[in-house]
Amino acid sequence: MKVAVVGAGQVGSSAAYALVLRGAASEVVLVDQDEHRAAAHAEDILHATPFSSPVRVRSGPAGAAEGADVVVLTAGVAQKPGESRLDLLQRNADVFRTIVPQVLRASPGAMLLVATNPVDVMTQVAARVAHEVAGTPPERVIGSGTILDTARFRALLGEQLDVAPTSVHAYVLGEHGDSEVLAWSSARVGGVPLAAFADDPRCAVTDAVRARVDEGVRRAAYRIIGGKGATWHGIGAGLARLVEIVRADERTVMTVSTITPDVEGVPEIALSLPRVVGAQGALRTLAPELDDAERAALRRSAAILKEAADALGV
Ligand SMILES: NC(=O)C1=CN([C@@H]2O[C@H](COP(=O)(O)OP(=O)(O)OC[C@H]3O[C@@H](n4cnc5c(N)ncnc54)[C@H](O)[C@@H]3O)[C@@H](O)[C@H]2O)C=CC1
Ligand SMILES: CC(=O)C(=O)O
Repeated sequence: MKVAVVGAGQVGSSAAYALVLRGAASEVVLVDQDEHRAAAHAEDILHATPFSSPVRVRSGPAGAAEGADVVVLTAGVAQKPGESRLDLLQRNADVFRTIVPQVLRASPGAMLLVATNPVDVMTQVAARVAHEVAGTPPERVIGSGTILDTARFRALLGEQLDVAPTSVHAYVLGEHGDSEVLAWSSARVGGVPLAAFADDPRCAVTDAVRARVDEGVRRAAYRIIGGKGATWHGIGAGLARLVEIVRADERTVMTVSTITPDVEGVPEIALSLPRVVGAQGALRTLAPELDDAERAALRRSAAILKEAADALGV
């Protein structure tokens, strides 16, 4: 599997490093307008291959994406302290209108994995451009969406319940951003509803615990950006995991963002719902059980994204 990572900044280099550590690709090409940065990351990451897996790692111009099975899009600007993800929209949409045609001319059959923020609207931009340039179907343009928020939710619940996060099945839906929805009512641990699992007072999920976990998930990016300027390890691992799922046609359920015909009455909007992901992309969308408040919050999240997408004209 050849993977081109476009945008060799913190997220792109972290994704490339995770791809190497997981052995999720046979070849990784880093592309960036800053050729020196891309070359330096490629050289550094190559030196990890003898400790992990024999991946070919190099850098190059957009044309070096030729023959890529997957293109990971992480190019653009990131949030500065105090900025929301949606504040980045116009600048990053301009970047995508340049780079998506370039990489698809080199590799017209590639699947696109989008991480650049605001990731839901950027997925919609990428899907629109990819369809125009290469006829790419929407299910092959996948935004990382809330995979990171879902990971944060599972990690915090795992800590609270003293169970491995991999045994926690709990999803964050909607926007990867301020309006995201933690789906508490469908959360399960090993098939057991959260309320039943947490009836032991030592791991009770009280209102105070819910508020703490909600804040821990929803404000994570702001906290981390305040502390070290950006986030990259979590999303880097998540992007590598997505490539692995595609490579092995795993049919794993992930909360990725793709254009969805109808979300609680809001038409044609990219946001995250649990979806079955395989070699051909996002194959099927699941509808988790939600209570009335969660359903209303999902509708609000979809409406916020719709407004942003409409303002951009996508
Ligand atoms: N989806 C998610 O869960 C997450 C998304 N992000 C987003 O990922 C994006 C990248 O973040 P960082 O890596 O921290 O930023 P960064 O500034 O470190 O890297 C961005 C890279 O994009 C390159 N770039 C910009 N315009 C380009 C163009 N036209 N062609 C080629 N390369 C270009 C820059 O030279 C730079 O190397 C941001 O939008 C950020 O908000 C960050 C963390 C999590
Ligand atoms: C920056 C970002 O989107 C995140 O860490 O969630």
